[in-house]
Amino acid sequence: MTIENLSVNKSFGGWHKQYSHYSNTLNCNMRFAIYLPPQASNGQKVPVVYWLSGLTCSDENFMQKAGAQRIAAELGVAIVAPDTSPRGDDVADDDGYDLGKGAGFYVNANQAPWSKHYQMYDYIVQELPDLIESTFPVSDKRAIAGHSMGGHGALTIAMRNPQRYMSVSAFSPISNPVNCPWGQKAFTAYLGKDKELWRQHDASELMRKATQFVPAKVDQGESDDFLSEQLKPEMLEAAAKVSGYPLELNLHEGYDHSYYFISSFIEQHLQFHASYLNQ
Ligand SMILES: N[C@@H](CCC(=O)N[C@@H](CS)C(=O)NCC(=O)O)C(=O)O
Repeated sequence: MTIENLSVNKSFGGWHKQYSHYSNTLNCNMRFAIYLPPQASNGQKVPVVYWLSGLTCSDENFMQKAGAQRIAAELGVAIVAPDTSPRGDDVADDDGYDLGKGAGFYVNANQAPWSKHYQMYDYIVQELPDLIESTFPVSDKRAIAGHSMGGHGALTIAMRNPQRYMSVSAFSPISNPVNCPWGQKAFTAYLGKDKELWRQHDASELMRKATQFVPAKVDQGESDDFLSEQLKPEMLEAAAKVSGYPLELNLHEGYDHSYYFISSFIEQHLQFHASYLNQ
């Protein structure tokens, strides 16, 4: 597989790079960003934190706004930020910001017109890590993290693949998509009417039934405008109590849904992941 380098920027002794590649899973060209810490230039294979962004985002939001590079450089972890949906002129879209391009929801669509390209689950779980691990000086030690729609993606992907991830974290995740407007709209479009299939992509449902545990950390701002209607972290907390899931959930007074919140706590998240990845 060929990949094309689009940009290179030195950052905290390491390198931020953007690439484009053709995805066989998504049937289109995709862009991703990678931050390689200084340790990766010294012949060391570093572990990777995969970051899944939220609605309307690309590979750029997190890398430009979260301020993660300094601490990733200190900890010796790489960060990979994929895009949030398939892209291109022939990719189906919707007028709303919460469906279609920029809103892939990290599931494999089985409904027309979405199923031709919207296979984000397989892309994130398999194709992208295969590409990253065969191209860059990284190990197969993986963690996964994300924000909002990406928090939903990170939690569900980690819980469905506990053997592939050492830790998972989320900021302001859509915790119970089967019971909120964002999730119901996206799951109806991408997955159709089969509610059992919906539940297989619902973090609270998966956490309630979990028997294998990927350590999880979730942070949520109490002044987040989406908190009660869309995010519902209390459902995740209740689910964790049922299964005994190792969930660390922290609520933060005054913080909202933005990257100002993420940048305030990203250091703690990366330290959480490094404590497992660097064991
Ligand atoms: N009001 C927002 C809703 C989408 C939103 O808040 N997106 C979050 C993720 S759910 C985000 O990270 N936006 C991009 C950014 O802040 O850089 C919009 O219409 O753009």
